[in-house]
Amino acid sequence: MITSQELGKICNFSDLTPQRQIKDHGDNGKSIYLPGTDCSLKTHTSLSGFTSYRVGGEAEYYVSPQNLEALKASIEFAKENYLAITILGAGSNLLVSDRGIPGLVIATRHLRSKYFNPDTGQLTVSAGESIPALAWDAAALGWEGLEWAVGIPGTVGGAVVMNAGAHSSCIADMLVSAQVLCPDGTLVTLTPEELGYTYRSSRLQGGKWIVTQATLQLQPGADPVVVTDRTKDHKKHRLSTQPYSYPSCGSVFRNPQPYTAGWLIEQTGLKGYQLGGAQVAQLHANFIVNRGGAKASDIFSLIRHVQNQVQERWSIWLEPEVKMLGEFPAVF
Ligand SMILES: Cc1cc2nc3c(=O)[nH]c(=O)nc-3n(C[C@H](O)[C@H](O)[C@H](O)COP(=O)(O)OP(=O)(O)OC[C@H]3O[C@@H](n4cnc5c(N)ncnc54)[C@H](O)[C@@H]3O)c2cc1C
Ligand SMILES: NC(=O)C1=CN([C@@H]2O[C@H](COP(=O)(O)OP(=O)(O)OC[C@H]3O[C@@H](n4cnc5c(N)ncnc54)[C@H](OP(=O)(O)O)[C@@H]3O)[C@@H](O)[C@H]2O)C=CC1
Ligand SMILES: C=C(O[C@H]1[C@H](O)[C@@H](CO)O[C@H](OP(=O)(O)OP(=O)(O)OC[C@H]2O[C@@H](n3ccc(=O)[nH]c3=O)[C@H](O)[C@@H]2O)[C@@H]1NC(C)=O)C(=O)O
Repeated sequence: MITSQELGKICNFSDLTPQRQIKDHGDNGKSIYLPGTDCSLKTHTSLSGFTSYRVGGEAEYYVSPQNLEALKASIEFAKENYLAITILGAGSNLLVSDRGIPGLVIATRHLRSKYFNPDTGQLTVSAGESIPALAWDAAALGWEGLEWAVGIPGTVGGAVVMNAGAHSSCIADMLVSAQVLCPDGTLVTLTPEELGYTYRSSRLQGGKWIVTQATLQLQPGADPVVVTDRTKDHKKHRLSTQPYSYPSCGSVFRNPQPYTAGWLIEQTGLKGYQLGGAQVAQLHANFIVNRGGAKASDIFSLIRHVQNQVQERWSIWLEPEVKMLGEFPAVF
């Protein structure tokens, strides 16, 4: 097995070529067949439909491979054409720039497979499987452990990278291992220790590896009705405390212990504050929602406004949980 030290030497996917503007290929929406696969890339693909915020410009090239061979072929295409690679899951924790993303955007949400192993209580899933759907599946089988994941509209890959969590549980608590693809094409199996998990963070956030599969430890043998009821309770609690009727990315900021971002923002008087189509949600102040027609720049400006106001009032700089992709006016 490859060591963590060796892994550190492998370059990032995003380093394959420096950041540059999107090229006008004059071939909008053209398909490019990847030889030896059943997969095609598309040029100039709008990303707004692939993010929960429903904003963002185009990917210069976009592909959503359905298997490892197509994923590897997509990476080869990027290498041959000196394109930077950006990875997308379900796009539920992302703010994509209105100017789009140069290079190749690879969505992993069509990498699908799942296996609940009754002998070990382990669930082995491909990166593209939906985390809330798995929570409902596990509950129906009477397997405990994923009840918290309901209502998180992301994929397994995104959850492993973000260390998604709720109700005092998170992916790191139950991850046995993650399979990742390195830029040199090797597949490596990493333990949670190697992934350096902390609250809503992991070493995977550097863009170094693509998560292809994960194995989670669950506890089989419970009453499916009881587990399903607990899952339903979590969903009900969410729907009453978080705004699900407008597009969002979930919590915009990490909680700055010992405070919560929602409380700080509400106490700063920002609930309901609106810039363009972006608004600090009335129901939960750590959600910025798209009230209709928002641009990524509206959301970005509102994030900055909230940070500045909270800094002024509390001397605390809120760190974003949401990942910014593409070009924005300044670095956080
Ligand atoms: C209504 C709502 C509620 C939410 N509630 C919660 C919550 O309770 N708890 C919580 O933790 N989050 C929550 N979120 C945020 C979000 O759903 C999670 O962070 C989720 O895990 C992101 O998964 P994704 O597949 O959408 O990843 P994306 O948003 O697509 O990507 C997130 C990051 O992971 C990277 N990435 C994605 N897939 C891969 C992969 N296969 N390999 C390598 N890198 C990858 C991306 O490059 C990006 O940096 C919520 C979001 C919404 C919209
Ligand atoms: N505000 C935003 O930006 C966004 C919000 N969302 C919201 O996030 C929420 C995620 O909710 P969540 O329920 O966790 O996931 P979803 O409603 O997305 O459902 C995920 C999967 O679980 C299944 N499922 C849902 N409810 C049950 C149930 N009671 N029993 C068995 N299976 C069930 C669904 O099946 P089936 O398809 O048959 O219903 C689906 O396959 C949704 O309310 C969605 O609208 C999603 C994206 C963006
Ligand atoms: C939605 C996300 O995760 C959520 C996760 O769903 C929930 C449930 O476990 O707990 C975290 O929210 P949270 O800390 O805001 O939890 P909540 O229970 O809603 O609020 C915490 C405290 O803040 C207060 N609060 C919240 C919102 C608000 O507008 N005003 C306010 O004062 C609440 O009264 C409560 O005392 C996660 N957020 C972070 C940044 O850790 C996400 O990461 O995207």
